[in-house]
Amino acid sequence: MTIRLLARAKINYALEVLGSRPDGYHELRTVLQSISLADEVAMRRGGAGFELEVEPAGMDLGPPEANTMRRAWEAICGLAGEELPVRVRVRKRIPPGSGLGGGSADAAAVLFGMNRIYALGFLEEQLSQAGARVGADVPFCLRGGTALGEGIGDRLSVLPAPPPHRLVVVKPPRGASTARIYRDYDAEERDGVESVGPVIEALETGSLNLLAAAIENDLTGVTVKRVPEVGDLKSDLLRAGALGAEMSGTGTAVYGIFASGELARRAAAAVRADFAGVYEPVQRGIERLGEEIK
Ligand SMILES: C[C@](O)(CO)[C@H](O)COP(=O)(O)OP(=O)(O)OC[C@H]1O[C@@H](n2ccc(N)nc2=O)[C@H](O)[C@@H]1O
Ligand SMILES: Nc1ncnc2c1ncn2[C@@H]1O[C@H](COP(=O)(O)OP(=O)(O)OP(=O)(O)O)[C@@H](O)[C@H]1O
Repeated sequence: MTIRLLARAKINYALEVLGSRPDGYHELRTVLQSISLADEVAMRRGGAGFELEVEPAGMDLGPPEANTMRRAWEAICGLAGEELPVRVRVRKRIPPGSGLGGGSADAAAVLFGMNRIYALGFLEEQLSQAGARVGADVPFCLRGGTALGEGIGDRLSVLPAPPPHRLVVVKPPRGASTARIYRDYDAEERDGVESVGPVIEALETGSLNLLAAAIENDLTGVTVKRVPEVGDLKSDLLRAGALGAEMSGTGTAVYGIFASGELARRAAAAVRADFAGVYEPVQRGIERLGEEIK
């Protein structure tokens, strides 16, 4: 059996770092949103253990044993109590090291796909628990939509969907390591601002202007110190007419909020960036493109 899935990227409309924990992770409050940017993941039963083909070929996703898809596969085989061979092909569209949750989205797709192609019958909650050990964003990527993330970002509550809008997502050539940005944050004077409350209020009222004014990320300052282009891209988006602009996650991707596709397309063309595209919020994390029984 073969399955083809879309694994959606995420952005953070708000991110507050509350403090660090003894295990090195950080307590957060964050508002997460799935967006239409996605990797494509095809999975087929068979092969020798876990086989992965990445497109475009030669794209650097780090050491194979640390790949989030392999770790997700190991996690679900652990749950199932047996090694279930699979061939996976991923077409990467979500830029790595961008704070758009690409690795977590791929891991969520592998959990979802394995559950289907082997008819394992695990509940989303079980997949989610296994996924949280692979990456803090995996439970959100499995569920998708709009959510408040607490704990390390993996304790989720559903929030109202935002009013329709377009997102221009841009990224400079340099990425940022999630762990390094959190370490930098610890070494800094902290001046976090309350952003989750205002973003939730904006979602509840359904006002795009309020949402755009409320977006905020406690980690932007530390990432900008390391990668100043992030600050430049934020200003560029605002100059190009964004109602609001902010960095996603630990960066280095930045998104701008626009009321219409036309305005967004013009801004995306005007901003000079390594990666630039127009996307929109979506209500699912994993989308099924097709399934074949063979
Ligand atoms: C920035 C966010 O994307 C917000 O949505 C997430 O906090 C990051 O999630 P993620 O990439 O899935 O993160 P993981 O792969 O679980 O963690 C990578 C590293 O980031 C740091 N990390 C991550 C999440 C968190 N709440 N606190 C942390 O300090 C830890 O050093 C960890 O070893
Ligand atoms: N399936 C994968 N896709 C992308 N990167 C992966 C994957 N598996 C492991 N990695 C490694 O993880 C690093 C971070 O990739 P990822 O795309 O998840 O970053 P990110 O968008 O910053 O994540 P987040 O928003 O969750 O912090 C990559 O540079 C790569 O070395």
